[in-house]
Amino acid sequence: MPEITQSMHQLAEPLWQESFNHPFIKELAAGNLPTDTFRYYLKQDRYYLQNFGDLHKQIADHISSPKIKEFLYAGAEGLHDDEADVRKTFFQELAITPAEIEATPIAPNAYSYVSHMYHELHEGSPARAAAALLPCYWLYNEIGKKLIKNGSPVKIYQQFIDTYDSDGFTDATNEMIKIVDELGAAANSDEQKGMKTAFVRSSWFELHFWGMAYEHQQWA
Ligand SMILES: Cc1ncc(CN)c(N)n1
Repeated sequence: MPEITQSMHQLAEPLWQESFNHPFIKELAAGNLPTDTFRYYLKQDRYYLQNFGDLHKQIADHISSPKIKEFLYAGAEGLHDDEADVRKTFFQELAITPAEIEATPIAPNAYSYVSHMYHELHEGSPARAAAALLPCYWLYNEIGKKLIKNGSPVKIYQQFIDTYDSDGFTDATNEMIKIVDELGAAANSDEQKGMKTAFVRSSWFELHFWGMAYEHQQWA
């Protein structure tokens, strides 16, 4: 039997290809992504990452394996990689102030993505919620590995690429894949189906996160 993450990856492949080819990613690599678009992305992603951390903690609270708990609690503290520190630098470099953050409404796709993850935990199960978190690691790691080959001429975009190609982020991704495989092996077939659906839906939201930023999506 193949590991559950292999079939998840296969199911989400068309969505991931669209992410790889999204103009946001292409322009970030080429260095001509408008700074305003990257600023928009960072402000929405701040909301996403805050909830992403919180979800790690909430999922860990529901899981009995000490090893998985340990990984998830560390993830909640942002201890697996330096994404949080890099983001702080970006906010400083781009002069994104607390007042600006306060004044920025959460955009539809960021809101829906986060709601989806909480739904998977509270209406589904810890295993489904863990599956919903996985594309956040895995897709970004694959993007980092693809983009590192040519890099970006813009310093801040290069730092973005470096973060997701880093050893720390790669190790965390591989660990999260193992966790989802472990949870998948313990799940019955209905729950496995739910885990796959959660993964594909998160992949859909990941794709539309680029679109949201690229189009500066608003509610009205
Ligand atoms: C929406 C999203 N997905 C994933 C990542 C990578 N942690 C992120 N920063 N933002």
